[in-house]
Amino acid sequence: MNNSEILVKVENLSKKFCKDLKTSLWYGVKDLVSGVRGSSQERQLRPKEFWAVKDINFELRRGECLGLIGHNGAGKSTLLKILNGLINPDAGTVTIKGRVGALIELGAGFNPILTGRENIYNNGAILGFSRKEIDTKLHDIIAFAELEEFIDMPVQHYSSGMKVRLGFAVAAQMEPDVLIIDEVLAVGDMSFAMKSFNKISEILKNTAVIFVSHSMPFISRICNHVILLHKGEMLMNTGNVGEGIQAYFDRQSLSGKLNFKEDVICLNNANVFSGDLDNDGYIESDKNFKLKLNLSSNKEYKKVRVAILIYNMAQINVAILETRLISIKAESNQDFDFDFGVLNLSISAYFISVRFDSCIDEGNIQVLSNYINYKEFKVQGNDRLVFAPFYFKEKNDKTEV
Ligand SMILES: Nc1ncnc2c1ncn2[C@@H]1O[C@H](COP(=O)(O)OP(=O)(O)OP(=O)(O)O)[C@@H](O)[C@H]1O
Repeated sequence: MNNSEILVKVENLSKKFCKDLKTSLWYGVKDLVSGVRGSSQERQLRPKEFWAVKDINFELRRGECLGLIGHNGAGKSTLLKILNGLINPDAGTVTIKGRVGALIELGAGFNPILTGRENIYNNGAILGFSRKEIDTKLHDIIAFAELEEFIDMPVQHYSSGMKVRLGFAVAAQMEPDVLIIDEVLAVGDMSFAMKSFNKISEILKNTAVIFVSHSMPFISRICNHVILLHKGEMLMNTGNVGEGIQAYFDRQSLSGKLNFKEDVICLNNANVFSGDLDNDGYIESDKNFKLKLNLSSNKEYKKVRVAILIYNMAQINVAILETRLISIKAESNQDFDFDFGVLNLSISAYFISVRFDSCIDEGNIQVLSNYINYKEFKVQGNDRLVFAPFYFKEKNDKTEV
């Protein structure tokens, strides 16, 4: 088996849709009548049309797992549907070598009135397997999907997770050359997702995988290549998965500061910096994480602990920093300075939430105020872009070659 064999080749692929159903039907009739397919008009937009996928080019080899990422409406599912032959492109070509296993829409490819077992035979037949071949795989498919008890129940009575289990088990156990998986995997529970990732790693040496997800932890876990789509266009095609994920996050706006109980302790301002205050909002990866808070309150509060919760762009809480106990005077604006040392956060953007806890009574800590996603800051430095919260390098100057 040639590991670097190209299994998927996509050339100048474009697909347009129409925003309005009536107009779309009208264009459909016109195209049929004029036999427009193949003419130069396929590359032009008519009123109310837009490109869902525009001029996409890439190649995928056996052993590669491509993560297709992009925000809502970027064109990911449309591209997958073209690759799987469910819809025709308006321009460009797709060349796929070998058998394609796909898990695209929840329940798609299953006949709801047939049982799980009957659907396995149907799907296997569509993929080109004989009844005998499916017989030999049946046990493994049912066991992988953990559906022994329910395999003779009509699929229409399956839960969403059960449909995903069956769909993935069929697609992955049939030894496809190309495996296409849409967001659906996120519907299953985490233990099934992990089991699926292990299966993908296992078959990857013989397969090319295309995986769509909004979960960047999932993408970073299994993909060794990333394509970032935006409004149908390919913004990035990279083997540096961390870089691709960062570019995805750079296009994401996470607004939505939330303040709870803000009348208790007012957080008027927060500065996050490394060197001096002029560099507010920026932390050098190898320098101290410093924080200056400006606070006020109507009442005096003694023994207040400030908890700083750092969230990454996927909104995962990557660190909690707690301060010494402070006292807040009534009716005055006070500045407090904190230094948490070097945090070794990897290069990316982060948010802080700031929570004030009353610690008068050790066993009974009360939340006084909670400011969620109060401020964004960026970690910068010369190090590599990685999708992991922390990045460390060995402290050793000697290079062994
Ligand atoms: N059959 C269709 N008719 C008209 N427009 C469509 C059709 N299918 C998709 N679109 C449009 O094409 C664009 C791309 O949709 P697509 O489903 O490919 O995006 P996506 O990247 O998968 O998004 P999401 O992350 O929300 O699933 C969207 O603007 C969508 O409304």
